[in-house]
Amino acid sequence: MPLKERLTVKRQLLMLCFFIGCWLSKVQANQQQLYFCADPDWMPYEGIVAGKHIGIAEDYAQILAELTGFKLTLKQTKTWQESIRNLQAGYCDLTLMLNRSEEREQYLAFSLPYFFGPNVLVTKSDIPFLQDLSALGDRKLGVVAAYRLAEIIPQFYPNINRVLYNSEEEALHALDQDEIEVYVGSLLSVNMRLQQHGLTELKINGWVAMQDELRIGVIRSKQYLIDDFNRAIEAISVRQHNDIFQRWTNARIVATTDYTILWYFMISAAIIIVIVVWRYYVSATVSKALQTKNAELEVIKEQLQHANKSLEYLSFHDNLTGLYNRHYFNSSIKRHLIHNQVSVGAVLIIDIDYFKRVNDQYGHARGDRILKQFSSILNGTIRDGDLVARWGGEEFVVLLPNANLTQAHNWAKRFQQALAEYDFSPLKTLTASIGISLFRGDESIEASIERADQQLYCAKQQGRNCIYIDDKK
Ligand SMILES: Nc1nc2c(ncn2[C@@H]2O[C@H](COP(=O)(O)OP(=O)(O)OP(=O)(O)O)[C@@H](O)[C@H]2O)c(=O)[nH]1
Repeated sequence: MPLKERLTVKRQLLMLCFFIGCWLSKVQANQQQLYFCADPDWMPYEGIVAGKHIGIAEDYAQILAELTGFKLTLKQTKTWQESIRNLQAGYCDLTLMLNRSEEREQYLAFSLPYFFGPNVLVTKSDIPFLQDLSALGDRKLGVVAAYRLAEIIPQFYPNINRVLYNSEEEALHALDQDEIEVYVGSLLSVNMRLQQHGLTELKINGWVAMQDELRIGVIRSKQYLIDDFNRAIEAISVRQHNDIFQRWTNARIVATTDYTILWYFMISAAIIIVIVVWRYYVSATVSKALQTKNAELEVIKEQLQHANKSLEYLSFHDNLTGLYNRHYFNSSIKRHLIHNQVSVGAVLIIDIDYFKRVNDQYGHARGDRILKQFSSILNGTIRDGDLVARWGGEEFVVLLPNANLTQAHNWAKRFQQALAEYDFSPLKTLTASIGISLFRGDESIEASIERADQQLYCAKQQGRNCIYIDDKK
């Protein structure tokens, strides 16, 4: 290959490498970097050995990193107290396994719990079985100061004689040395420590009602991450939970430990964990299904409301003119009057003159159009609070609240004037006859309409296009 071509190929290869490098660093930048603090001495839950995070929490960290896409990096500390201080100061973003407590909630937001374990009481071998913390009497109880138990035991058992220690190891040695009589801690870590330190004089000797519900704690300034973690927690399978649990609980048990009680604890713990995890799965599935059903119900509810509104509109309105119909007038007039605080007023019955001729001459469709035009003139002449309805065929009723006969008469004249001025072509003119009566609180509205109707009859008899008034009242 000539030198020039070789140089071109080389340059192209260099360009390709450059672009791949850019792409890789972009992918890395997209992966959010989070630093977590851990308890360096809480095996099998978690620990730090030669700068590496290990234990149950680390197994979960790997699954969570995969599910969330976050890059989780350990910020190394020497003690759990130091980790807590780092979280409070925001030097690390989160911690992977801890119980929720009021005090911790001040600086951490918590995910759903994802690992459950019992708390147990540890004593010397010669102490009889302890039912619960309530069975302690005045025995001295050792607790690790930075653990949640140290915070909540005084709330539930204010009389317990509590002695605080910096670490579980320190507390168990104090128990071994008879400085205290009972120690309370998490089953898994206590069990592992008894084996590792050969504390053969000590035994797990009682239950505590408060179990560990271990969650991820995220510092408040990054609490928006909780949703991502919760989604990831819900996606962890029962099998993954079981694998982790078994990997870290298959530790060898020393011969001096009481096998029966220990196995009893371990099997019970396994059952509790499986039940709790299963319950979470079922409730998550059920709540998702409920959410979907609720959303569907909301849609159906909206459709029904819409349909009801349409039905109500149709049942109260005349579909040709859009005016209220006789049904509305009959069923709602009393409510309308009460709602508008009306007790007196005028009723007008209006009937188009010789409408049959319009239909006969121009057809029913043209007749319909004229009815609509007539209705819009009616609507345009009334004021807010007045009521107009199509009473039947070419007959209409108008209610003028608080109007006296003179005012009603004036309105009727104005309306006839408006009719006269309107271009109803091809009709030359369109007129209407009107009967008026007053209504008062001492008479039903139906009776007032009846009297107005009689006046309309008179108007028709007298040649139409005129107004007749019932002035007896
Ligand atoms: N186009 C149309 N015509 C209707 C409608 N409702 C009633 N009519 C017609 O209105 C006419 C009423 O006729 P009549 O009761 O004899 O009254 P008129 O012809 O107006 O005569 P007078 O009321 O005595 O002046 C009938 O031909 C009905 O068919 C409707 O919704 N559309």
